[in-house]
Amino acid sequence: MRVAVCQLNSRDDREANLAAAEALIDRAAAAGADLVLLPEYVDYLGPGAGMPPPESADGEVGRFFADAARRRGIWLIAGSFHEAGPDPDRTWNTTLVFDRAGTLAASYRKIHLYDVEIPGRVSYRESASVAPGDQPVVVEVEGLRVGLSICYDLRFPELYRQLATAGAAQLLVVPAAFMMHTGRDHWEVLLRARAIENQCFVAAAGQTGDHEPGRTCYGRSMVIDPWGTVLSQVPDGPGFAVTDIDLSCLERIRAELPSLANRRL
Ligand SMILES: NC(=O)CCC(=O)C(=O)O
Repeated sequence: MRVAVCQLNSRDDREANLAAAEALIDRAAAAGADLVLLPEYVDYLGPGAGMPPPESADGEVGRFFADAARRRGIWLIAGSFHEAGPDPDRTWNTTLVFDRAGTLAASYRKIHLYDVEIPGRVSYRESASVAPGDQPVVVEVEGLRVGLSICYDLRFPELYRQLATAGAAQLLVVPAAFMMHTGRDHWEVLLRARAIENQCFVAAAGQTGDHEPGRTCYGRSMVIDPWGTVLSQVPDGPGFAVTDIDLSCLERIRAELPSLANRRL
């Protein structure tokens, strides 16, 4: 299974964001990707006041990604988008997964919301405009079991342990808009830790660069193997990287160093 992680600079123009995503999907598909991963908030990353009305999974944004998957015959994990929910004041932050025919195979709503106040650096209260999900999700992609998560979820190892054990995930995906301030110290360390402790591949696709109002994302999208080795990484700025996922590597590591099987709690 060839996996592509796409790194984007989504901003406050939904049409331009979707066009940029489609251009990268095209390039990744041309590079032979079977499964393409986009970043968090791929549809809109800008001031709340300018956001287009949120939609359900079968709205314009969902149909756009379904069509993108079908036309290229790829699996698409469409980062995340602002999904309309029952609360008129709060959306869900939702990942949609489409199969090669463009059929919705799974969706996941971000469970852990980014409510952080680091004086003078980061001030963010995602829960003011987003409602949390409550269901871990694993989806089977042609024999590969893929555990879904979004950005700040990365700091909660119990979610990934559940995906890897109860869900038997082999690949953990992390669409993200990780902040520059925290990302430079924590992003790679956390991703590699999740890979090592769960003996899973990890694919993480981030937003990169500046976004209004005054937010800078770290980027450094990457794919990591179950040993914790970074197999590929996207340089700064929009772009993508493709990596072949070889499950025999996961099986060998789990057999030689069976820490997942040896757990006692
Ligand atoms: N969009 C997010 O969830 C940001 C998470 C982040 O930057 C972090 O440090 O955690």
